[in-house]
Amino acid sequence: MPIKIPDNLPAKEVLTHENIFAMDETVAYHQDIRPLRIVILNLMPTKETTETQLLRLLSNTALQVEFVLLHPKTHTSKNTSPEHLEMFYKTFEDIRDEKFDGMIITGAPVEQMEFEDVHYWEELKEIMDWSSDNVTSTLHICWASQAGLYHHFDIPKYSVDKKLFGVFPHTISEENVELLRGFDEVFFVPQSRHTEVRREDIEKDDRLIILSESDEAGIYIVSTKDGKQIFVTGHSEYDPLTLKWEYERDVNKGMDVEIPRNYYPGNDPSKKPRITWRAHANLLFSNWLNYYVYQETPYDLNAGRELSALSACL
Ligand SMILES: CC(=O)SCCNC(=O)CCNC(=O)[C@H](O)C(C)(C)COP(=O)(O)OP(=O)(O)OC[C@H]1O[C@@H](n2cnc3c(N)ncnc32)[C@H](O)[C@@H]1OP(=O)(O)O
Ligand SMILES: N[C@@H](CCO)C(=O)O
Repeated sequence: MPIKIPDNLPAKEVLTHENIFAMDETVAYHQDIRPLRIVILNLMPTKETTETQLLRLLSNTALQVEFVLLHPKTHTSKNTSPEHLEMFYKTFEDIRDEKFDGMIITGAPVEQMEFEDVHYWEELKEIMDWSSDNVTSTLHICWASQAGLYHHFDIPKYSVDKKLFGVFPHTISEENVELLRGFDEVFFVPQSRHTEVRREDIEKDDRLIILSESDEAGIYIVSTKDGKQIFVTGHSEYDPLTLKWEYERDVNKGMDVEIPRNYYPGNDPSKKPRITWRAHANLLFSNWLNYYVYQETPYDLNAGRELSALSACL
């Protein structure tokens, strides 16, 4: 089903070539159903790549989605042009009086710093506090999952001995959870990080549930019991060649980096990587959109959460 994408956003051309169903605004406004409003706080330096990755996954459901892209006002981006930000992005100030059905906060390559040393930490804390009252469900990815668990629940992150880098088998830790509906018993997820959160810290807080983890890669998904906040430590949204690109980038920098695990056939970087996580990535995002956003959000976002759910009005 359709996702509404501005005509000149670079993601549109890529996704159109992939036969993704994108709808223009005039057609969208003639449909009776209300589009879901999703705000994406994009903290990645490679913003255009991340836009495409997330929109690809958000477009794969029966729901109409419109989105707002946010970047932190208190950080000057080195890798994304001011023109791109000016044309497609808003800042928190622009939307703080609005309500949204869903929010995604992306990863960022700042995981080896203390949270407090990140330029936009104060702004991010304010946005995360705002999301608790103004967004039906918020999905935090990779570094944002650590930032959210730390800010909302005081859960620390720890450095790992060597970069967790590759595609790892993960399992379900909690049965009958809508977010994992349709998942296989074992499924694969790209991980690419130097830090982790730990089971023993999360278990101490009875507002949180661990939904999925991995023997090799540790905690994967944590949720609040009400599903309003979801923390995903891996990168299911990564493109087929993202890990290859990160690997080659680091090799070219002369860094002592290991070959991403379970990625190249025969562990041979000259071979084409094998993609084993795409189905689960699509299911994760469509389950989130359907069960945590669409089914839970009020039809009239501004009238209060107690009003009947959107699904009941359709
Ligand atoms: C754990 C996770 O969440 S993984 C997700 C993050 N993964 C990725 O971003 C993968 C793709 N990124 C990359 O490969 C690299 O970051 C590159 C190639 C784009 C840039 O590399 P470099 O310029 O060598 O790295 P550098 O350390 O200078 O900057 C990386 C980013 O961190 C930012 N940064 C550095 N210090 C700080 C700080 N104190 N506070 C906030 N941001 C900071 C930089 O500004 C830059 O982001 P920007 O483009 O949005 O401004
Ligand atoms: N995925 C990131 C990890 C660093 O935060 C990278 O390799 O760029």
